[in-house]
Amino acid sequence: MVRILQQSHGLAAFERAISLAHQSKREVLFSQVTLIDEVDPLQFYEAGYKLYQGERSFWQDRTGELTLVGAGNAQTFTSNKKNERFIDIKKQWNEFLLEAVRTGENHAGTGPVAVGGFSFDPRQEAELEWTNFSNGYFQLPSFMLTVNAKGDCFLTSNIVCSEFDDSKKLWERMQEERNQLLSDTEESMKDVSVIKTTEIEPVKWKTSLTSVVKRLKKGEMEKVVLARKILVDFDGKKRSDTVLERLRDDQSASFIFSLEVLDSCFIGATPERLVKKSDEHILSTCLAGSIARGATLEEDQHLSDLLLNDEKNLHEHELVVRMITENLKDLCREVTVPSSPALMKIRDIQHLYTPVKGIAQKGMSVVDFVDRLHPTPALGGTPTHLAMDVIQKEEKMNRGFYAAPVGWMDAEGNGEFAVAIRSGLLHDRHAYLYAGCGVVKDSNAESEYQETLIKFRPMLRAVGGTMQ
Ligand SMILES: C=C(O[C@@H]1C=C(C(=O)O)C=C[C@H]1O)C(=O)O
Repeated sequence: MVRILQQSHGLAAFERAISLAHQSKREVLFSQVTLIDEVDPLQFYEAGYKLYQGERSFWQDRTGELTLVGAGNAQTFTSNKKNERFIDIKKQWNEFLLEAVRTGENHAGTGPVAVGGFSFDPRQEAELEWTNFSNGYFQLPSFMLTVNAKGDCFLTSNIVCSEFDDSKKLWERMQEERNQLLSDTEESMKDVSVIKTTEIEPVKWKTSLTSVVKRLKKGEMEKVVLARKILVDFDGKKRSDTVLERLRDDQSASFIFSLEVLDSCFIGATPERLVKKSDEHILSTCLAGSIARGATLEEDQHLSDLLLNDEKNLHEHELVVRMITENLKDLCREVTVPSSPALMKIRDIQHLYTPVKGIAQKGMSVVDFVDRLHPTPALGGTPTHLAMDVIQKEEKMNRGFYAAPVGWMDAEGNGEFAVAIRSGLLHDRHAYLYAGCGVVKDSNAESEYQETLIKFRPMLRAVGGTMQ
């Protein structure tokens, strides 16, 4: 049983929320933060399986500063708007919070926090595997664990009060559910086996890439990112818990996330930050240009040197830096960008990496930055609108939430969004995995194909899929 170490005066605040709901005849959020015993985030996630399967979320940032685990949906926010999905979600979130009653200490990533994401391109037709997801989908967890850099653990309990609620009954129910969640330890999970792993139309993908290279050579566009899909079939439903465990062991230098929606789960370990907002501080990341890791230190260093001096990769990278910098300049007072890229090395691959920082203008939310930055040329291309059309026509699949923003936002408009690459969708007895690469006029279909094989590796390992 995880102990509650410090309890705020919850009941009085809760009764205030109920009476506000009665007076205004509107729903009012009650959100309570308590300090709890140290708990392993994955254990908390697993404990939520019985009661909240299909309503759990996980987020661990790549610096280890913040882990969030959500169990149960106090409220969901969805948008199916095509052009205004970001602003629609932001508006719903802000309106929902107008009369919220909050109690307990306020720490970063505690209190009302919504976890979720957006689709890559809302114009794409929903393919079967993505039907549970809207163009914007966020969950406000009923119970959320927050672990900060010091290892302090907080539990936020969120409950939506309405004019029809009886305060005593609702309060007791919340306490009961919370105690059950904190005392539940899941017995060991039975894992399923992989039946087969199938690449979807790899030959057609290479042909398509070659035809796009021809158009790039003619100067129609500068860059297009093309992605493809691998299907893994299991002999039963794959649980996201087992995949998260593997990702956490293997990919600690990445953002690790999961988002359960009914019987689907979007899950991954991405190295790419889209944007982080903490008060006025903005941090974005340009990540584009890739090469394999070496088997020895010398070989790895040799590959790093090749990447840092390779014209094609530097060009791919520069397009991302340019776009992100220009857009941040519109939304920030100061923008700082290093003059040349550094390397980001993760387990299977190394990338060119440029962090871009800024000081946000007043009144901005992290979602305003997401709206402005997505899709960057790291996942779309240059110019954006042409590249998006080529992606839609050539890929012949729906990216869903792959390559799109996933993350969290709080009541103050702070939060962080990653670009959901190195990811996949668990649905039914299948995992759909996605990977892509930046294509420029000097690209070659076979080497880009090989690059996607490297990018599939973390998720393939995590779900247990095998490729010959
Ligand atoms: C498209 C992906 O990765 C993107 C493409 C990269 C490249 O082409 O060099 C590097 C990092 C990401 O911005 C992916 O992993 O699926």
